[in-house]
Amino acid sequence: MRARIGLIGGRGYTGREILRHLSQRDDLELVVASSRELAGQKICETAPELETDLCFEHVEPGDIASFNLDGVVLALPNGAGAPFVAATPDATVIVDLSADGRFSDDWIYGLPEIYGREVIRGAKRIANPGCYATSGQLAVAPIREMAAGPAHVFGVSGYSGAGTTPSRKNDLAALADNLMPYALTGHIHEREMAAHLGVDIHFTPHVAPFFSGLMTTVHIPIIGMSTAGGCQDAYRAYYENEPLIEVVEEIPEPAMIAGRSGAMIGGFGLSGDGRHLTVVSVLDNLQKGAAVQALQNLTLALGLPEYN
Ligand SMILES: NC(=O)C1=CN([C@@H]2O[C@H](COP(=O)(O)OP(=O)(O)OC[C@H]3O[C@@H](n4cnc5c(N)ncnc54)[C@H](OP(=O)(O)O)[C@@H]3O)[C@@H](O)[C@H]2O)C=CC1
Ligand SMILES: CC(=O)N[C@@H](CCC(=O)OP(=O)(O)O)C(=O)O
Repeated sequence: MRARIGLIGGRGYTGREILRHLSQRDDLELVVASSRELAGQKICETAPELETDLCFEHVEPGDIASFNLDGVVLALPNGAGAPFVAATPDATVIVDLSADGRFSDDWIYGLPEIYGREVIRGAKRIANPGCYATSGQLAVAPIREMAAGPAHVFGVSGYSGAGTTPSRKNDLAALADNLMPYALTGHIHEREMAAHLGVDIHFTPHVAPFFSGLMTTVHIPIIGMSTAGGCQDAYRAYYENEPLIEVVEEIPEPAMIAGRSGAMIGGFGLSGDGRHLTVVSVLDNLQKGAAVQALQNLTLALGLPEYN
């Protein structure tokens, strides 16, 4: 029996990647994919790897129950998913890529490598973490007990992070030979990282002219570590059984991970007095930062083998 899956927001960058990942799963069947703009167009014209005769549909929230879905992925802008959530039967698993459920007790925050898989297994409402927030938390989590002050997270994302709605952050002319800082205080991922990690975070995002890939350079004041090698060992031990997380000695760069499923963490610069650790984490914002993590959450919740 294949699980029946719906995708609301199939035209966008993350929706496109969800379609690609669904094509690699024999145990998940795409039943419906929504797009208002592409309604009536064959899905396989957008995602040729997916063997389906289905067309994109303009799905209204009230239609959801009629598809008899086991799981639905919401790949919609922040705030747009609420009517779909309200109309989805309680027994259907929802994985929401937006930030809407990430601070709610009614939703499970699905970052398996840090917060575990038990909370996701059998859950019905799962908030998929943000892309910078995933990268930053992966870089801080192994050392969070030793944090002696706020961690500073310097983030750089490819412009696909800004979605398909035209803005200066995905305007290739404005980005050419450029790097664009934005949201210097109060970015939602700053609050997200701090709330879930229990560590004070100062986060500064930047968008770069490459399409996908994301880097967080994280500076953490710490106590209790005396060598960079010891820090690296602590990260290796923390992620020992995690196939998607690679701990490396060298400084990772976004191009090393673009298009790939996992994350790389490395660098491990420890100041001479042992009180400041700098770690670099990279992932693809559309993969581990969005679609791969959504597939992990969806499959765990449905009791299927986890994506990796
Ligand atoms: N891009 C990234 O790197 C990441 C994005 N996210 C989050 O994932 C979500 C999707 O992002 P992304 O794919 O980049 O966004 P896009 O702008 O690329 O796509 C948005 C999608 O939502 C649909 N849509 C927009 N408004 C509505 C609406 N009111 N009702 C129904 N459908 C609507 C659009 O299709 P149509 O207009 O054709 O209906 C389109 O499929 C966002 O919440 C984003 O913050 C999370 C992690 C990383
Ligand atoms: C480059 C760029 O604009 N990136 C987006 C992050 C995308 C994302 O992850 O948004 P969520 O908070 O919904 O997860 C931003 O900073 O808003």
